[in-house]
Amino acid sequence: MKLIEAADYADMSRQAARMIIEQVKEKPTAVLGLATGSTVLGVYRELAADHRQHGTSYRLVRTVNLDEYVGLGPDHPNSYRHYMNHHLFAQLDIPLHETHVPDGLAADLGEECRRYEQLIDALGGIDLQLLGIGRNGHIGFNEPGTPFSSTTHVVELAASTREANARFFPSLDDVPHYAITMGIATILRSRRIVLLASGEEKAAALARLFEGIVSPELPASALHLHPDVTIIADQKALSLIPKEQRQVDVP
Ligand SMILES: O=P(O)(O)OC[C@H]1O[C@](O)(CO)[C@@H](O)[C@@H]1O
Repeated sequence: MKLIEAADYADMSRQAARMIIEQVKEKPTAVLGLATGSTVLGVYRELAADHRQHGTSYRLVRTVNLDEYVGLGPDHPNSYRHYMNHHLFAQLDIPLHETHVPDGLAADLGEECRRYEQLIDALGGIDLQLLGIGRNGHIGFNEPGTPFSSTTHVVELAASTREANARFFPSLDDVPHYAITMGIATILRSRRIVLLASGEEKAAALARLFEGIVSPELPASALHLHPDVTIIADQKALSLIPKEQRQVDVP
């Protein structure tokens, strides 16, 4: 696991965008695994600016998103499909039909999970998966206790996750209780993983990750089992990790 220390949110966003742009230049047909939430917004702004200014093309790129709320469709302002279309896809030259987000309105959610898992395989697997981290250490919507062997599945959201995400909704009651998420095994099948963390509210989760304990109680700790993970974190997110522990490769 490699750590890149970023000065702040803007620096973290620039460095992550640089890695994605390099991935797309190296393999124009790359499959990008994408995340939603606040952390990655700066990365998407950087990708959009780079596309406008330097013309990096996403014409042949395919994308798969980590997760979607159950019950929210593409037209719902809080759905992750809506978020992705608005914040990223509309800003690039990527064909919309090559972008994939789980269908939160599927009549048969179990079937939708199986379809999504097969889709990722049919695309040839994920070249680079971008991740944020929840305050409780979740990745995607894999809450504490999720088995590392999990594939795409329906999850009941932890109360803390619903509260953390309530800021995007009119009220806490409007936050869905269920979501579809790639599982931990799905995420670990990606060839390369880049996890971003910014701000003090992520410091405790990151400090636990750096303790090196591998346990489903901290879903992000599954990343210790992957051979190619880069963490890009800003100084506030790293604030609970002593400086001398930051340089070493954690096991
Ligand atoms: O970046 P945020 O909004 O803190 O969210 C952290 C993570 O939790 C999720 O919102 C759950 O899906 C991810 O999309 C995100 O990467």
